[in-house]
Amino acid sequence: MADGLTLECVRESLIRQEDTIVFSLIERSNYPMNSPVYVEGFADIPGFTGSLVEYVVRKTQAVHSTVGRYESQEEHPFFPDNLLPSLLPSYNHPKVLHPAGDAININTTIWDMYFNQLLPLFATEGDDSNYAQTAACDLECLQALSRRIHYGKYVAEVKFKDSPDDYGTLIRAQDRDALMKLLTCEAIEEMVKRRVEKKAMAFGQEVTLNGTDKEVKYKVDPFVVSRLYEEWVMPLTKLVEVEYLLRRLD
Ligand SMILES: O=C(O)C(=O)C[C@]1(C(=O)O)C=C[C@@H](O)C=C1
Repeated sequence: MADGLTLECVRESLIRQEDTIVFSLIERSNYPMNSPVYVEGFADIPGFTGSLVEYVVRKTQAVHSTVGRYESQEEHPFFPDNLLPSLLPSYNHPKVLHPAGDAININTTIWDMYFNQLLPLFATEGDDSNYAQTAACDLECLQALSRRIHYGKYVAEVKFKDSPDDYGTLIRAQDRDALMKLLTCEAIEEMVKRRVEKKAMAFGQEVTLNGTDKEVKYKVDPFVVSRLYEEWVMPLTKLVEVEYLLRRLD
């Protein structure tokens, strides 16, 4: 994204990313829980002791690092220790964020939230042996959530540029609570929750040709999607915003 960032265009990006998140949850819901995917050592991969999903995420992100994915300030790896240097010339991504923000990566928290809180809410019990496909879907969900939540850095940058004096005072005082209060907009949060619920209804509706069906079924419970945003996505985005602002004058 070029400089000349506005709150409107940052919010537009967040709205587009809602589609990606809802679709990735719908894709994951095609498979049941498939719990062996999450059991350490289950896959019995030589030289590797973690779970199958960890293996897929580590390997995929290592490949992506060789083609420069993490040179973009919008991307955050789940296993930063596991990356390889890019084999391609630098893409010259515009660096619109303050460099001190590069150190902020809350993917450990996102990983924990996704597997321990969110997945049990929407994955049905069961095992259909599609372990690789399930892990690939988890990776898509994790990446979409991570990108959205870390986009808080861009939101914070715009808010800081729009009101440098108000934010500057609180940043110099390192007042975390006051920063959180200043950046929060409850009316927007309400709209986000209602919109993602509506998207889950629109995108996840089972379409039949039989017009007599009275009960509409959804692939992912729209209420779970709204709850995901209320309890985790927006609070974690705000956490990233605060962390970024605290470093903005470094
Ligand atoms: O749109 C904003 O102003 C944001 O800061 C983003 C966001 C969100 O995560 O959607 C977070 C905090 C605000 O209270 C409202 C919405």
